Amino acid sequence: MRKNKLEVTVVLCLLMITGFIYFMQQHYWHKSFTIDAHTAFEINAISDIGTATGKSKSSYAIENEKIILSCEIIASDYLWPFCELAIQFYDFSSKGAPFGIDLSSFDTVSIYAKYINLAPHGVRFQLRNFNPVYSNLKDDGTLKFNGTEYFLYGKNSRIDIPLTSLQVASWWVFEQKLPMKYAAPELDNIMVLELATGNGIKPGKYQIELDKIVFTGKYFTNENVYIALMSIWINASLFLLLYHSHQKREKLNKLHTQQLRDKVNQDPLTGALNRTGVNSLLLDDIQTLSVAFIDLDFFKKINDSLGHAAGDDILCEFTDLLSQNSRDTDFVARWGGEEFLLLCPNTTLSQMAACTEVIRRMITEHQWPHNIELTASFGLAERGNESLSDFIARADKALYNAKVQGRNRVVIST
Ligand SMILES: Nc1nc2c(ncn2[C@@H]2O[C@H](COP(=O)(O)OP(=O)(O)OP(=O)(O)O)[C@@H](O)[C@H]2O)c(=O)[nH]1
Repeated sequence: MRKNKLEVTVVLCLLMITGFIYFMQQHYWHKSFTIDAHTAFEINAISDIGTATGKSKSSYAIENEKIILSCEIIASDYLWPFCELAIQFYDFSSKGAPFGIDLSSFDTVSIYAKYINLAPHGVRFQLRNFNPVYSNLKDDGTLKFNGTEYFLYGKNSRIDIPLTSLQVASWWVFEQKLPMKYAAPELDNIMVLELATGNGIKPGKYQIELDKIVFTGKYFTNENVYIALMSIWINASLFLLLYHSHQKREKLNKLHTQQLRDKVNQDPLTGALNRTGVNSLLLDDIQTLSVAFIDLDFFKKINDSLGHAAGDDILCEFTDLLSQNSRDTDFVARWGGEEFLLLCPNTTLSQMAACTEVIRRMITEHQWPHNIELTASFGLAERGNESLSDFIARADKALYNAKVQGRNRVVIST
């Protein structure tokens, strides 16, 4: 359960982050850019009178917070008469670096405009882009025509145009002799926005009332948001993978270290503690500590009659017997060939005597392999104000006395 806690937390955090980002992207991370009568950009009224043969006239005025384009279309040799409002994002008289505004990150343009007192008429909307590949500041005809044309209805003045539906005028691509790769709309460096009368407009007087033009979009494209979310999920997964492999390595290292330590402290045959193991025990802090120095009697005979391997089996079985009949807090150690120690913390000498007497009897009654009869001698000591080696030497001396007195007995060190 604890193992999965990190994964659950990470996944919950990711779900929360994903939900938050998705919600913000849908409802809040929106931006807009508005052009209205208060705009700081320069407004110009233009007409075909600026061409070689055109005669139409245009002017603009600000009335009631609206921009009013007044237009008189006059028939002439010029085939495509027009009037237009031009909002300039670049000051062509400045001779500054050719930077307009970047509208490529917006999705939609909403135009609030209408012909005053007239039935629906066509309107051209154009965003003129500068690109040094094909544009030249001295000739505004080289600014790319990204545009569309639609009908303006008298009452319903608003129209929403997705910027993806803008097209580059094909006559312009043809006239500029541009390769096809430049025939697609470009909105990243718009120098002029134009709102003009539509194609085929008849001679006469017209007025267009422009309330505002609003570009709307998202701060981040959906595509970028999805890529960001994906990279968050991928990074979190990588983090979890790395974290787990690191944890696994740590665990293995610990296990190996522990195994190495165990190996150093363990007797390889019986698995009991060896001398190094006994010396590494923190026995100095134990108030009452007793030890039994145990030696199997006439073990040489077993080796001689049954072989060394059988002797080994007996040593292992003897270790098991000692371990099973001692407490979890006691320590069983193999001190030498057939010599063992039973170290019992918090045990007085008399308790030790009672306990070892039981074990001694158990050894004599145990069913040993090959039906051998086995006995052991015990030397006991309780630790006084002495070193560990002096303490064990006293028990060894008591064991010697047990052997001298005839074996198969418990002798207590005085
Ligand atoms: N199988 C086996 N025998 C061992 C091992 N270590 C020591 N021995 C044998 O243990 C025997 C010890 O013999 P002795 O020291 O003479 O003592 P004993 O025959 O037990 O006689 P007492 O101790 O006097 O009762 C020797 O034959 C050793 O070879 C071991 O790891 N495996």
